[in-house]
Amino acid sequence: MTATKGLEGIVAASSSISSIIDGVLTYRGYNIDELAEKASFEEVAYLLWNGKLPTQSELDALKSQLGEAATVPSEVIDGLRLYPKGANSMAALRTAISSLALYDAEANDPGKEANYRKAIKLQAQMGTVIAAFARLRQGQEPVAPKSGVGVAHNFLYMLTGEEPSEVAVTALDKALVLHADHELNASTFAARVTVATLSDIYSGVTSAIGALKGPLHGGANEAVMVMLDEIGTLDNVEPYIQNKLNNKEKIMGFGHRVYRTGDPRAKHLQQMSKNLSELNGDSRLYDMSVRIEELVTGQKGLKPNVDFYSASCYTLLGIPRDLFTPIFAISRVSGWTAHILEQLADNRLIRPRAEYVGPVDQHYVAIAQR
Ligand SMILES: CC(=O)SCCNC(=O)CCNC(=O)[C@H](O)C(C)(C)COP(=O)(O)OP(=O)(O)OC[C@H]1O[C@@H](n2cnc3c(N)ncnc32)[C@H](O)[C@@H]1OP(=O)(O)O
Ligand SMILES: O=C([O-])CC(=O)C(=O)O
Repeated sequence: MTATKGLEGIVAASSSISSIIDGVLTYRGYNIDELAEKASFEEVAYLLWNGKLPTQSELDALKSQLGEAATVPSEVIDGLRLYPKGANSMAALRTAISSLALYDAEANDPGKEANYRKAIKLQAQMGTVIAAFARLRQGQEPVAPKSGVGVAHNFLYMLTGEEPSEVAVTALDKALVLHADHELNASTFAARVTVATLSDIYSGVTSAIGALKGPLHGGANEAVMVMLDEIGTLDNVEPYIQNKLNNKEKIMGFGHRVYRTGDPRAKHLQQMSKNLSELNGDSRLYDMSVRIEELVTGQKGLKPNVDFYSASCYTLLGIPRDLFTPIFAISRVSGWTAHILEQLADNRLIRPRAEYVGPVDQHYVAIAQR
């Protein structure tokens, strides 16, 4: 038995949710480029869960279900009040989402319909929890979710307490479409492994949030913004990046396990970053990002991934950088729950083997003789 480090190239599940073939990403067979231009996030969530685009009445029904489910139990909000103000936002999200299960009477109901309802609840409540956490830590009261608006609109509204601009809603909605699913990425795999033991959907999503938090995965979008903040000016890009490359340090937001010729989502986020810069009349972050890309691609051949330009986009939308990875979770919970439903529909325990490389033929030595 020989291990493949990081399971690179190992096919560990069959799935009909999303595919990456020859560098092309599709959700249920629809090219991400087309969905990014034409679909709303709610249409995409429906597509991931049901395998088909919704009709108008199916979409209206989903939107009203999401609206009704967006209110988080007061006990969970009261729990958020007790978190330290400086708590890591992904740790706070992981804890709060786990606690939602305590107040859901059907949390442990394994039925297909109950799990679908829970997928909608988790989708609806993710943004409410993040916005409430972000406000409470600043000494502000949470803002109750609105009905009749989409997930992106509702999140921005609950975060600021003000009606978001159409530009901001459209940009965030597109970012949510682009982040919704990505085959067997680490957090989705974690979710599938967890529910394959026949544990519940909240446990699966809690595992996934834990995996997304890491800077080699979803946490990279925040790490990109830390880097941009450290660099500060266009003039400083070259010495900063050169120094990192000379020291063989990783440049966050570049590289990918699966894509070798570039992440198809990055170009949409780059364009969004450019557009938002023009609208804001401030191209500093965009110009710095483009220069970083020139240097890293030029010297290492590495291309930006989904996390690279999303950092400047979210900052240009006025979002604090430690909410970037939670926003990723608002989108990806659609994919996580779709994969959980798929896993449970044809379940088998996920239990690979390990190649043993430790000592052999050891014999117990009494403690006094060690
Ligand atoms: C939503 C997402 O999860 S997208 C990914 C987000 N993560 C990041 O942006 C973090 C930065 N990128 C990385 O760490 C990696 O490219 C990963 C984690 C995405 C993929 O990792 P792996 O497939 O395991 O590649 P691995 O880390 O082994 O890198 C292979 C080689 O490329 C180099 N490399 C990979 N990414 C980078 C990078 N961002 N900067 C500099 N060098 C890099 C490695 O140092 C390594 O070089 P070596 O062979 O000389 O040692
Ligand atoms: O697929 C991966 O390994 C990481 C990624 O890009 C994602 O989850 O969107």
